[in-house]
Amino acid sequence: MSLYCGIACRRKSFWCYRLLSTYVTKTRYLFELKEDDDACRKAHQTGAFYLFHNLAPLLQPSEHQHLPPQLCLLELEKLLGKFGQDTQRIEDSVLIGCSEQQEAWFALDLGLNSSSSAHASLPKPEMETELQGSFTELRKALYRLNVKEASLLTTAQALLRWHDAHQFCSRSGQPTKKNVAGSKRVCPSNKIIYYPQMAPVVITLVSDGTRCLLARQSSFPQGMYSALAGFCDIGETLEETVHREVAEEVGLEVERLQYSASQHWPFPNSSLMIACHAIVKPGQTEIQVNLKELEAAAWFSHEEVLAALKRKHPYAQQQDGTFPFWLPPKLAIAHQLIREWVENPTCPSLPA
Ligand SMILES: NC(=O)c1ccc[n+]([C@@H]2O[C@H](COP(=O)([O-])OP(=O)(O)OC[C@H]3O[C@@H](n4cnc5c(N)ncnc54)[C@H](O)[C@@H]3O)[C@@H](O)[C@H]2O)c1
Ligand SMILES: [Mg+2]
Repeated sequence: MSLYCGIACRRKSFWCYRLLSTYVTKTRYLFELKEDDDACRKAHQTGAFYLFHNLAPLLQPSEHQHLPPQLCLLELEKLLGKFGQDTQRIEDSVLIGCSEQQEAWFALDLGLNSSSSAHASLPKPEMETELQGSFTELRKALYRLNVKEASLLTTAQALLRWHDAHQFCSRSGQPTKKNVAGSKRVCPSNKIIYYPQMAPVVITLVSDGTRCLLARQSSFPQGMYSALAGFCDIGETLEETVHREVAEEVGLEVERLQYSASQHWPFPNSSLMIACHAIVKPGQTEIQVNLKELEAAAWFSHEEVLAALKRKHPYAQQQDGTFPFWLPPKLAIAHQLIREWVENPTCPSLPA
């Protein structure tokens, strides 16, 4: 689908109408909904709503998978009515995207019970029965969803969490007011605007040319190893964060940094994961683990990593009670970094 832009652009001596791509049209529509409360309220009428309860998305079992159902406005109003709620509650929803046909998508949490919220948490079991689904912890839900739905729900959760945690102005102490789309909050007394935030995190796969360095924190599931990750300190460039984190966590220096990709990560708070490859400085391969940050770190061979990627049920306990070495799931950017290295160990960010 594409639309003709109403604005004509002058080229040489004639007017031509620029054809806007579906993507540009969609982007402009979302921009309008974020800027204009009335337009966003209007979009509720034709939009679709994803439901959450205390930050857990609603999933319904379908044939071989689980799907997050979309409710139209009428269905949502009926549901709210059944639970004795005012339709005003719909204004708590946040805009999370739209379809190519400009059907706006919203997320609404009916289970948050923060002290500042004017609305009570609705009873989870009764809602689940009514909706024939279950509110599932997002980390677990991610494994049951396709990439598009997973991305939509992680955005939704991050935005809902941010609103829940930023209901007061840090300067005046007064309650802040969300715009209809949920792209910002404003303090009515001093007009300070608060925007949803993400913390930048660098994740680096360090290699010595033949092996890669993986580490685990005690909070990781048993047996799982990942690439080194760390939050950017204020004032740092990404490159400085990579050098500092690798030095802090495993006592090594790296060079030849290569950017790979980035990912929004909602756990435990919103982070922007920036993924890189790096090579350890020649002759510096002896790891000194910082035990305040990590439980263990080690060099893994190409064969070991390849075998771990192929493992079907990685987290199953073995007969001797130990857990096999396994790697983060496909949806995590760490998985992508490791896969790139396996495919091209000498120059990972280039196609093999
Ligand atoms: N998607 C992925 O593939 C993937 C893989 C690994 C890690 N991660 C994420 O990366 C994040 C950072 O990794 P890490 O835990 O190794 O970081 P880290 O090595 O910087 O250590 C965490 C510590 O940093 C401090 N810190 C500094 N700034 C912080 C901030 N803005 N928020 C929270 N703590 C801050 C805290 O003391 C915290 O305990 C984690 O939240 C983790 O979920 C994602
Ligand atoms: Mg770390």
